[in-house]
Amino acid sequence: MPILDNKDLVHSAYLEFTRQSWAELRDNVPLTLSEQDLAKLKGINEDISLQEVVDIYLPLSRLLNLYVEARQKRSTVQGQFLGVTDFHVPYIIGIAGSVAVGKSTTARILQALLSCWSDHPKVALVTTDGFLHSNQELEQRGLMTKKGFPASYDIRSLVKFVSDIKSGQPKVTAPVYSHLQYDIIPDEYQVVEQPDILILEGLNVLQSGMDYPDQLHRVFVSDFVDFSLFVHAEQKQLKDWYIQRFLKFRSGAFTDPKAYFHHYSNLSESEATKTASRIWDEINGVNLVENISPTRERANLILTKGEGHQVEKIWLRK
Ligand SMILES: Nc1ncnc2c1ncn2[C@@H]1O[C@H](COP(=O)(O)OP(=O)(O)O)[C@@H](O)[C@H]1O
Ligand SMILES: CC(C)(COP(=O)(O)O)[C@@H](O)C(=O)NCCC(=O)O
Repeated sequence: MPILDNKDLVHSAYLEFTRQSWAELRDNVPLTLSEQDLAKLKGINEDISLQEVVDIYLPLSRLLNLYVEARQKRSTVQGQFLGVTDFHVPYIIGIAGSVAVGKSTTARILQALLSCWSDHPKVALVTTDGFLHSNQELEQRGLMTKKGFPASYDIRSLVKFVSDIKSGQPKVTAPVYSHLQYDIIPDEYQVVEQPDILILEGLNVLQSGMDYPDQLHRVFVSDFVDFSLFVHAEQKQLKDWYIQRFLKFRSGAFTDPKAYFHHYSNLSESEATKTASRIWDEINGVNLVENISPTRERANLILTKGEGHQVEKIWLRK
């Protein structure tokens, strides 16, 4: 699918950067990573290339830092107007994109980098998976093969969650989803306590009311998101990354007898590849085309990845 095929929109709304021109932006301010930072990043995912972090994610963290600073100044002004000192409004960054494009990896890299800046050390990360309906609920609604589609989320609870965070509530909880159990974990919650920044990651963060005709509401997640990022790659590439991740799970997480897909660990490599390919074609690929890709041009920034998860193009909304 061509990216940004609406030429008018491209020329009027976005600035386009090649990998090289983007990487050069980090030269304006010297940015370095300590040994400790590097270890933290390798801990997130050992496949992450450090060159990628330096060329793409450091300039991005610098840009985000400037945006957050500007927002914090605005909050101070708002506080002055209201006669309130220490007026605290968390900054929300949304990360959207297909299943397996690398949303959660991108989110964790940004969390690690942004928490290094002294003005906003408290960076929370929440994934919207936690707002999926439980398997029991999905089964009742006949939606077990639609996981990740708009109808599979309790979107009202998700909107309430971001609204509570933005309104500065001292403790906000989010339900937790387990990829291992392939379900919501009953009675387990993630507590978010007034972060400086919240990174909200999920394939649905840029979706709007049109995507949820059966759950009519007027306020969307994106109304609370200060900066949104869409991670894009060609579908053929995405399917390949999905299959590779599935094969990794098959020889790793799925070997746990508690895993929902434990039976997949007994599959041969070619059977597992066929199974993952079918899940992609029937569920995740369809969701990408119908519900995720159409939200791409709502993002403030689009990262286009090629082979090996290398970011090749960056589009920044003016
Ligand atoms: N920057 C990256 N470099 C190398 N591998 C990556 C990178 N980002 C993601 N991956 C790999 O791609 C797969 C999908 O990434 P993940 O973050 O789980 O995607 P998502 O959260 O979008 O489903 C995983 O196997 C992950 O290890
Ligand atoms: C739970 C998910 C919708 C979320 O996607 P992710 O966080 O991996 O981008 C997805 O991983 C999923 O389970 N999709 C349904 C089909 C499948 O891949 O098993």
